[in-house]
Amino acid sequence: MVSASQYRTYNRQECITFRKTSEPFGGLSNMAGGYPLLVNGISILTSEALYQACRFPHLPDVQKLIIAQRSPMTAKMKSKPYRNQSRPDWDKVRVNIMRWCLRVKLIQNWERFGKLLLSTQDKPIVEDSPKDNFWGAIPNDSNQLIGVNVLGRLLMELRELLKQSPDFLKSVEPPAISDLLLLDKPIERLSLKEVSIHKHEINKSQTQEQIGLELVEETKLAQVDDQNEEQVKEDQRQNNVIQPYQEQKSINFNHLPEVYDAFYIILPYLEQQLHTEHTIQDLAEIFKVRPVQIKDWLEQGVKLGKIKKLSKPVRYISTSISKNEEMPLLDLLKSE
Ligand SMILES: Nc1c(N[C@@H]2O[C@H](COP(=O)(O)O)[C@@H](O)[C@H]2O)[nH]c(=O)[nH]c1=O
Repeated sequence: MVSASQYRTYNRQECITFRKTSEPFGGLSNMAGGYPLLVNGISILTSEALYQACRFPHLPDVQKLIIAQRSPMTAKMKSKPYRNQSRPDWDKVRVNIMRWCLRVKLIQNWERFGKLLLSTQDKPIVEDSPKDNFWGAIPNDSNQLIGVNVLGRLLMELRELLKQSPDFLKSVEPPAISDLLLLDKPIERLSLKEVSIHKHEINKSQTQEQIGLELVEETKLAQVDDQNEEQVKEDQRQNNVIQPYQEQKSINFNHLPEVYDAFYIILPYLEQQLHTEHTIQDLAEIFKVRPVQIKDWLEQGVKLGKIKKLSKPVRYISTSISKNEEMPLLDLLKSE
């Protein structure tokens, strides 16, 4: 059950809404074609198919069936008979999985999806749905839409990150969720550079239409994977990557932000890194943003009492290591 406080009322004329993928902002829908994905070297036509496949890490054949569909709606329909076999924690993890799917959609369609997101300026984004007031909001007779609008809120979160910290989005870690498998393999980190290499490789041998239907042959990607692996190792040697997030009870990554300021979006990630002491420079490298940006976020965290500044040399650490508390100012989906 979602608590009543999570529901929002939007005035249609003030919002960017989308219902059909053919509408001007239809590309924001997970059902929209033209935003192909490649995860673990596997081609997936839409974020909807990726999201639905994530229900079934333990049923690779069902994942294959979902991924093989040409239409995102059919992908969703194919998952329906198996819904009661979704991973047992699905309701707890689905928001975070959707957040990750949207990041994958952006990193792999940087120009097209990025442009579309930014063209919504700073208006509320709302999925106009006839019956789903969880992911979207349902219209009423007063030209309003009412719902939790999780998808719209995740898109607004992503838009703010794109505006304020685009570099943060240029690599995508798998979410901190156990058993996140695609066809039996753990989901890998993605980076903008690797994505373009992969796409180049695929385009050489297959049309975009074809890759939607079949799995990319491992051999075609082997050479690229070797290069990527080397690069990842090098990044790790230089401590230059955000390490895969560990599951930690004290941080709820399933939150939805109320305030669409990149600071509040980054804060849980920052706090997680600060379970051990870090300098500004360390954090700038980890998050791939300028040190002044990190300094600004750290100062905000210190003011909120979430981060403690240590001296000689200057280092920072999270104050919530032992308190096991949730973040203030973030609107958490407690019931999720
Ligand atoms: N747009 C749209 C839908 N909504 C989409 O379905 C996804 C959630 O799936 P689930 O959690 O399995 O209910 C999410 O991407 C949401 O935006 N559902 C539809 O049946 N038809 C539609 O036209």
